[in-house]
Amino acid sequence: MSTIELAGASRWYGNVVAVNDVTLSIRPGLTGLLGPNGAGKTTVLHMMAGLMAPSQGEVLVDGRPAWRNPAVYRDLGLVTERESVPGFLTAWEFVLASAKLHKLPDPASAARAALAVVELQDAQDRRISTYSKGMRQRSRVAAALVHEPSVLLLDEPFNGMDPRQRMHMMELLDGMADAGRTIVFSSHILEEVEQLSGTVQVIVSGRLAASGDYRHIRRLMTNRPHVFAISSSDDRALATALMGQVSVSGVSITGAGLQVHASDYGEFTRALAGLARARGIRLTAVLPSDESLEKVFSYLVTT
Ligand SMILES: Nc1ncnc2c1ncn2[C@@H]1O[C@H](COP(=O)(O)OP(=O)(O)OP(=O)(O)O)[C@@H](O)[C@H]1O
Repeated sequence: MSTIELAGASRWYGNVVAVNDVTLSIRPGLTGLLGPNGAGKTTVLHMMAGLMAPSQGEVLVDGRPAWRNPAVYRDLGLVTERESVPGFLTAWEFVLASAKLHKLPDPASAARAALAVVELQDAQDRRISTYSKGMRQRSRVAAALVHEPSVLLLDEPFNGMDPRQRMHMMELLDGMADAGRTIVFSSHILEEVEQLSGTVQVIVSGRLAASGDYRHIRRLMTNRPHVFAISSSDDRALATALMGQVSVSGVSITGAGLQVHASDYGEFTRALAGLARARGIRLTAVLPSDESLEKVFSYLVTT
């Protein structure tokens, strides 16, 4: 059972501050590190893996600094973001090579066990180049856990996977977490962590913006104010009708239609159609105008 602690950890590259004074604690189980591209997730994972020193503060695995600490490396596996697998090898050869690199006493049985965890035994003698994206990713997970580390770090493991592959991988990670491992994975897509039973840590612009379970984070993101660009057959009449809605906090008439600020996404979109219909107004466009992921995440840091 391992824990990971970041205490006031910062990391900068020249004058780019990638991670800014992050304090968090990760316990055994499954943790998702969520944030938009460039938020600092890879940097956090690399500091946890001891590949990179914090510029300031501490990154501890079981109370020991991760940086330059072979004892930590022996108990930790990292699946990096880049999908660099030697396609000419079979999964068996690939995972066995990893077991030998770790100088395990019985590399063959360790490789067998790791391939069984990721459920690749049946395909283990095929070249990796013939695998699906999900299978390739599982072969990399097997190579990272062949030495049975208590900590497994995965950088964007679901990238490019279809929903079925994603669910399978999530189940695998869940199973490993249930077995007492400390598993941390990064993602930039909120929906990817939907099935996650554990904790989500949200990183935005290098800072810890929120943490909690998936539902808590989802609520934080959907309860924020939304802006819609709307056009209709009668913008003025629609504006007047919208002003009376509880979920609407502001309406302005622009050259291109209406700009509406609403506090509750679901309630507003449900009310809008009925309200227009009742007044004989035809809606020609309803566009959420602030839906970029960065906006959604940055809402969390500004509140
Ligand atoms: N070696 C480097 N030199 C300079 N800047 C870097 C370097 N590595 C990362 N950065 C910058 O640090 C910030 C955080 O990068 P990081 O890769 O940790 O983010 P991320 O959340 O993992 O993003 P992504 O999902 O896009 O990989 C970004 O602004 C990035 O451009």
